[in-house]
Amino acid sequence: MYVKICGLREPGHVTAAVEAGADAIGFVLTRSPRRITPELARELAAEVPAHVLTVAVFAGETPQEVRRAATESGVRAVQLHGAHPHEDFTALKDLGLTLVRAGAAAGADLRCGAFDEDMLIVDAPRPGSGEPWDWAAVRGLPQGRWMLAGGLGPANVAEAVAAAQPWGVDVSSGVETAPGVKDAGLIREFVAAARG
Ligand SMILES: O=C(O)c1ccccc1N[C@@H]1O[C@H](COP(=O)(O)O)[C@@H](O)[C@H]1O
Repeated sequence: MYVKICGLREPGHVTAAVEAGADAIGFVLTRSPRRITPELARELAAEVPAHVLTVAVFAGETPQEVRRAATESGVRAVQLHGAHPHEDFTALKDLGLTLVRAGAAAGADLRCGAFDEDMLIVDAPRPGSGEPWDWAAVRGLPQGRWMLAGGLGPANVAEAVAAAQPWGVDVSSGVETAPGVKDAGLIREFVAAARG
């Protein structure tokens, strides 16, 4: 089970996620209570070992804006949330980064790779809201390297995995004590429960 912890803002929480066994960690570079600057993302990413993927998260920015911020932050992957056209992914291909497409299930092409992306995230309608949704509704529909997200936490991730049978999971709100405030204990519990 591939596990991504998103919305990290502090070195201690980055360390907690890495030590807990996360496969990927996300830095939000778009409008959100979890937003950080590309400069801070670069500082945090510098401490992450090579086997953990560092991801910059965007929602609605132009490919030029994504390109600039991703380069400044030194991450190894970019995640585009929302209705980005195929051309936006094509425009970023030459960066050589892992490309992650993310959005709600309704109306989306659920084949990972359909937009030349490397990973797909199937999320709730409002990303980063912590709102659970009907995870079972997508069981058997997405194809390839796809992560389930939206309203997951230590207490429900095993149920969600059983319902949707994803390749991986992605969490932000569910490992926080308040919007944007991560908790190392919840991060550890989430990773263990996801793989349990
Ligand atoms: O985490 C955010 O604040 C965020 C903001 C804008 C776009 C994406 C964001 N994060 C992604 O949202 C889900 C997690 O949602 P939840 O809070 O666990 O319900 C995940 O895909 C994050 O990568």
